Amino acid sequence: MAKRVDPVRGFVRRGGLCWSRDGSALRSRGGEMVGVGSLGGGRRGGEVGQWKCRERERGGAGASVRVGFKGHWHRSVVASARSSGSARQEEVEHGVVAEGCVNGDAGNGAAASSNEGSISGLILPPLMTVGKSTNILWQGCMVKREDRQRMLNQKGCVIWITGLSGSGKSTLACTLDHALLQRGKLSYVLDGDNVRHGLNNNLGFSAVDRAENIRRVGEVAKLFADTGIICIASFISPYKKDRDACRSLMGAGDFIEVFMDVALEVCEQRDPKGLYKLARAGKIKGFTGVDDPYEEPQEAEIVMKAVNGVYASPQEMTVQMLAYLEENGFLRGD
Ligand SMILES: Nc1ncnc2c1ncn2[C@@H]1O[C@H](COP(=O)(O)OS(=O)(=O)O)[C@@H](OP(=O)(O)O)[C@H]1O
Ligand SMILES: Nc1ncnc2c1ncn2[C@@H]1O[C@H](COP(=O)(O)OP(=O)(O)O)[C@@H](O)[C@H]1O
Repeated sequence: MAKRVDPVRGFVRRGGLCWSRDGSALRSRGGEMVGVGSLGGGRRGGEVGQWKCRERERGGAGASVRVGFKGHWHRSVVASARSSGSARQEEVEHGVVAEGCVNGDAGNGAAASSNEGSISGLILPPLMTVGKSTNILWQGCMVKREDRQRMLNQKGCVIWITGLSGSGKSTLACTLDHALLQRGKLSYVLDGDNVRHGLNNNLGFSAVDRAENIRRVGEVAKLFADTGIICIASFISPYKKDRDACRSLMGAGDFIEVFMDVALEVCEQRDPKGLYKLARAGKIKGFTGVDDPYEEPQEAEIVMKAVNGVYASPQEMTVQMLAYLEENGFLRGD
């Protein structure tokens, strides 16, 4: 049976079998994907490794097994396994995987390049370069986001609250978080001040550092959403391009931008931490709204602003947020 590198899927296609690009594992062309996981009773080739996938040929007669593990990968068709009837035998393939598990394509939508192909007869998986990370491969898992969402009876998303210091971001984030808990929904607040105590404690408030702060938070928020959690991110996030980059990490509709449209004078009057006073006194440089820019969102999903000069209370805003989540299906798991 001829081997060839599939230019689209980026890996070897042999017979009816090819690598899947859905981030999960391998798929049989026309066959039924069974999943990724361990296979009891099957044959395990090569060194100690990790089973990646079991798939059944159309009709379910034979159990076709592929194995991928760090160092080497191996594929064979197991005649016994669990299926009844006549299992189809195929030849065994071996290849070498540099530093990665053979498991298909990156499922994170990141821009990446691939070093696919074959060298000296060795069949190589589609190792990726993402940023400064070279020779990496996306590791898929059996349990999917949909499974977690069904279990939690909700849908993961990112509620991104942006606005000046003192505009009420943290108050809304915590009030909403609590209201969701009372409804039996799981959420988690990522707050600027808190994240800067740990993960981002090496970042200051220059434009570059703020961009990196927001980039990291966007990635973390995306992971939370992938777990099925309603992630509430509360950050000044003054630059549109940084907020838009976070939005682009998420699926359509899963990034809910909330703009706390509160006048600078009001924020300054509130000034619960005394930061505006320090900034006005020149003791803090580059303070947002004072001597550092804030780019207002133009297309936020939700804008919290004064009506007839009166700002809604955090509780009223929370009711509005809950209604949005309800209407858009985030409080159901199906
Ligand atoms: N120079 C300067 N500008 C703005 N804010 C400052 C600054 N220095 C310290 N702080 C405190 O840091 C909190 C904002 O952190 P963020 O991570 O949300 O900022 S950013 O999104 O990276 O711009 C912010 O918290 P909030 O008041 O809750 O917004 C401030 O307490
Ligand atoms: N909707 C609101 N109306 C009036 N005051 C508010 C409201 N939300 C928050 N505050 C008050 O404003 C101050 C700043 O709120 P905070 O949530 O810390 O803002 P931020 O996180 O944007 O800096 C706090 O003293 C808080 O009690």
